[in-house]
Amino acid sequence: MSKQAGEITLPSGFSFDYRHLYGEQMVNSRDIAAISERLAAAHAAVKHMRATGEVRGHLSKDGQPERVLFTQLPYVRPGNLNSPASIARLKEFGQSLQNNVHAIISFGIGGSYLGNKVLFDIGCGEFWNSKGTEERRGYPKLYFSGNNMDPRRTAELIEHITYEARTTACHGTYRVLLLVISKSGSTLDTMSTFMVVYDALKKANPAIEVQVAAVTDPAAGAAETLLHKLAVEQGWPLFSVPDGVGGRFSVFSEVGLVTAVGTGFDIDAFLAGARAMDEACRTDDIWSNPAMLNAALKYLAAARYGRNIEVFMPYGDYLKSVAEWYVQLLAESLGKRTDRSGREVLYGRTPLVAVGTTDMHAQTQQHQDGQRDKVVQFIKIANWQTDPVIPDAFPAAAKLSQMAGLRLSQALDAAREANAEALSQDGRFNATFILPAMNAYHLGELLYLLALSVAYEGELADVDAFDQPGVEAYKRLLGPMLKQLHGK
Ligand SMILES: O=P(O)(O)OC[C@H]1O[C@](O)(CO)[C@@H](O)[C@@H]1O
Repeated sequence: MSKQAGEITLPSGFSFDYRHLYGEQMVNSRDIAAISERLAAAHAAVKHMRATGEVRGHLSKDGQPERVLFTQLPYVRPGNLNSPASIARLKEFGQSLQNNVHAIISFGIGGSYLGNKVLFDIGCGEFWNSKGTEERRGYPKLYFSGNNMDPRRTAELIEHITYEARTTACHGTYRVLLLVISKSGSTLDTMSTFMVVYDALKKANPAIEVQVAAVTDPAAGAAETLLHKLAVEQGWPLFSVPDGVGGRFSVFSEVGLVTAVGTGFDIDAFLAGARAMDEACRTDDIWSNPAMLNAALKYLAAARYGRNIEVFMPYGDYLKSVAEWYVQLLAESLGKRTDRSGREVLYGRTPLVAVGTTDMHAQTQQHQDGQRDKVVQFIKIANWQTDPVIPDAFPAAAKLSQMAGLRLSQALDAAREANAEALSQDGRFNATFILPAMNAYHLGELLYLLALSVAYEGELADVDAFDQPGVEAYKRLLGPMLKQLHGK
């Protein structure tokens, strides 16, 4: 761990650069000093959560005290939620799909989708499904569904899979795995699209072999989920969203890992990165603890300076889904009407997705000249595995010739730095997470840092970061509306 003014760097090279968020005219040492007791209490509460799973005031959807266990997930130990046996079973499952199943369709929404999409984007990239089997090392193609109920896309997905079955030279049966992920086991979006696709593929001509695996709450008895019951009845392989792991923290559990093993993603490195971050965040020294510091700076930026919007702006296309994952994490964790004593506080920063450099040509105007209500959180990748040099393709065109010789990553990072500097020169808060490379390990560090940050901020703001009562309001209206539709 190294600390320079305005930066924390872990031994892996992962770094949090907060120079444009902390200093005079920004969040400053007086602000931090003013909440020092709360910071100490927040740290003690996070430590207690890690040791026992207890979080003061946290209740489940049914109003029962519920433990919070996501901090256990990076540690693969006998008896833990991720154990050597469960990880071995996951890997075997992944290998069983290799050179066997042609396509996986992963059904899920919210926490049962967003993290999986991140792992897919980082591990496989945009063109995975267009690659040949050899390039995919025999792993299946991977599609997502259930993250909406879009009639056109769902129909086109069925059409596409049946086309693939017709045209793929597979010397035999075309095999598809439908991976149904839902903690509650009955989410409308996930289950409706699953049934549409399941039914259509079962009836496809030529015949498609449809396999199903389910990921859901493993509870038995009265608490058994509909999906669990169905899986047991049908004999589908079952994986768990363990008790105490909410959807938005479940990327480190079998929810994220099961989709990941289907494409050969390095889940060991991913969990090792999360573990390293957890270890780095055990210190009570805020200047060495990236999660505590990130939470404190963002909390103070909102409370003292009105920065109530967080623009999450990675530089790189495949990181867009990280921003989308973060939107759910921040919105559901911290967007809360009341504090833990029931007082109305209407808390939470509004998260926004932006991608550099794309959104410098769309949103940056607003970030630079609009209301001073934002913190822009950048992500920089320090070393790109492949990094084309801009060629001098048209030497006669002087303006183009000036670009020549630079690597794309140099241009990309110069653009990020210019953006950060321009914002900062006008007193607009921003910070940067620097990942040495875009890989499973550093992704584990980043996602875990963000998850732990919201736990700290929940303590600082005294809100329950682990419930989501607001999403029940529309669900109470939707149920009767759907029933009425049956009568029409
Ligand atoms: O995994 P499930 O139970 O289908 O829920 C999906 C998502 O729906 C929510 O409950 C509400 O949007 C999220 O918290 C959750 O990630």
